[in-house]
Amino acid sequence: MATPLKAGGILIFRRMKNEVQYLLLQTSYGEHHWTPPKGHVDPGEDFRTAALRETEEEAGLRESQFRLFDFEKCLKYSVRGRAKEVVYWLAELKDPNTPVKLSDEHQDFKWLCLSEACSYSRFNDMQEVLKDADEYIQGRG
Ligand SMILES: Nc1ncnc2c1ncn2[C@@H]1O[C@H](COP(=O)(O)OP(=O)(O)OP(=O)(O)OP(=O)(O)OC[C@H]2O[C@@H](n3cnc4c(N)ncnc43)[C@H](O)[C@@H]2O)[C@@H](O)[C@H]1O
Repeated sequence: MATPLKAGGILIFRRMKNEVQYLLLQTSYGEHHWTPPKGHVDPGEDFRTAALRETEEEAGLRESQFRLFDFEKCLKYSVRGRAKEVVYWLAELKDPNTPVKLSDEHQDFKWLCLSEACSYSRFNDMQEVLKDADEYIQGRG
């Protein structure tokens, strides 16, 4: 059996006027679907290193600009017949006005509240991650 495709990503949120908003990016290819910044784990990398690298490449956000939490979720789904595992971490942008800088891989981004992020994301497992993240954030106050 083929080894699963591996990817890492970061679900980044910011607090804007007391509202928690999640960052989703829209791909410039394929179905133009929306996900948090994420991408394939390169040879020699672990999931977390890939998540941080991809977040910088795809959103222009560096680790020093956000606070990572002890929150980690793994999604498992199939892409064109091949198993894929994506591990997401949760992070808060320290300065909510930090600009997002997209690469060619994405054509748009949005900061969305929980219900909007769930409707943009479409996938049930990603919606569960968003809801779990929201509970985690509310629980921390
Ligand atoms: N259709 C395409 N046309 C041209 N170039 C393409 C392409 N797809 C990928 N590429 C190339 O691949 C590169 C991406 O590399 P990376 O940026 O390194 O990797 P990725 O985010 O993991 O890729 P992808 O967008 O494919 O992943 P996702 O799992 O969201 O999405 C993969 C599939 O899984 C679906 N999916 C996403 N999340 C899901 C979930 N939670 N559950 C079920 N399905 C999900 C998506 O709808 C999508 O169909 C791009 O630079 C581009 O060049």
